[in-house]
Amino acid sequence: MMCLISIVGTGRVGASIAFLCVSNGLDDVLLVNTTKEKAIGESLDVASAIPANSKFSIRGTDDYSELIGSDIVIIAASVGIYTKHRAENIDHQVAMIKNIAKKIKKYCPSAIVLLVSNPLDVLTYFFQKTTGFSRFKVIGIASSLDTSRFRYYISETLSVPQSSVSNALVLGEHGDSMVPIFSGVSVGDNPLFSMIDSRDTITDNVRNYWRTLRNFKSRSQFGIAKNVFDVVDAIRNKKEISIPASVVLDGEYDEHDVAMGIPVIINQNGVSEIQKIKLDDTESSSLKKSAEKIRSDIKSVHD
Ligand SMILES: NC(=O)c1ccc[n+]([C@@H]2O[C@H](COP(=O)([O-])OP(=O)(O)OC[C@H]3O[C@@H](n4cnc5c(N)ncnc54)[C@H](O)[C@@H]3O)[C@@H](O)[C@H]2O)c1
Repeated sequence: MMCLISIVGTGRVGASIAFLCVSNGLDDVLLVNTTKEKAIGESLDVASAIPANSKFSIRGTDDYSELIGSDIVIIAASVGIYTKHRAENIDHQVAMIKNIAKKIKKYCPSAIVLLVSNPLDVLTYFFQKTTGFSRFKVIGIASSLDTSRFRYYISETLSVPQSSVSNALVLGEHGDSMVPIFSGVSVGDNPLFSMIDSRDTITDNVRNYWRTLRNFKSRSQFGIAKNVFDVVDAIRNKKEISIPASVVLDGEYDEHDVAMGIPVIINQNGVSEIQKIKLDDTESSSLKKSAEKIRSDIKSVHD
């Protein structure tokens, strides 16, 4: 069955996601951007990556009514660039997400929605509250990217290939309070804790990855694009994947009324299960603090 994947916000990240969907022949893709020229320009560029044997197409618009029929909507829109932390433009970003949420509810109320825009957990929360969509169909994608960065730093620190690192996971906020979960990680046959003295350096490096990257490049795009693509691919191709992602919580991990990164299983219907994993005391208390940080950001928003 043919599907429509729509991407709202077609800057660096949105266009990179579109490129992966189109070049892998996933589905028809619609790009929606407030600046019509940007949406059309990116669609023309990405259209050259459609494989010759593909039956799918891509188009760009500024007209939200074209979202009708979308099965998956990815939101990568942004009204500004943060420089110090991801919640810098929180009021503007929340106003933007509420506006987009109302349009998605109007034009494609059955879609599975993947959020990418920052501050990720706060926007996932407000999108779900504004639409009233099932919390299992509103998924913030970021902790899987943070997990890729965690795995990268473990591998760099120990000079081992990433393929030998198992069960790396980052939970909590997509922000400075994110919590790398060291206790379950193994490298080859050994627990990570038997190979490092402290978790502090790796934790700082993972939290500051975006700042390090910005010393050399204006903003990230490819890592998040691949992590989003993997989720779209799982939904479309009926695969089941286990990743950390941001979901509005209703008692899981003893948290209510907040969205944050927790381990989930995603299948063709969205989140099929929130997984409960064992954490050590340090991780549990850091995760609680991370939830509190997100909750306080949510409360700080001025309408
Ligand atoms: N989740 C993650 O791990 C992760 C990683 C990287 C970037 N991000 C976030 O993704 C977002 C996009 O980043 P980027 O570098 O592509 O930004 P960008 O500035 O290059 O692109 C944003 C685009 O959104 C458009 N836009 C603004 N408001 C819109 C609206 N209401 N409807 C449709 N389009 C709208 C802008 O015109 C622009 O083209 C940012 O919030 C960024 O912080 C998240």
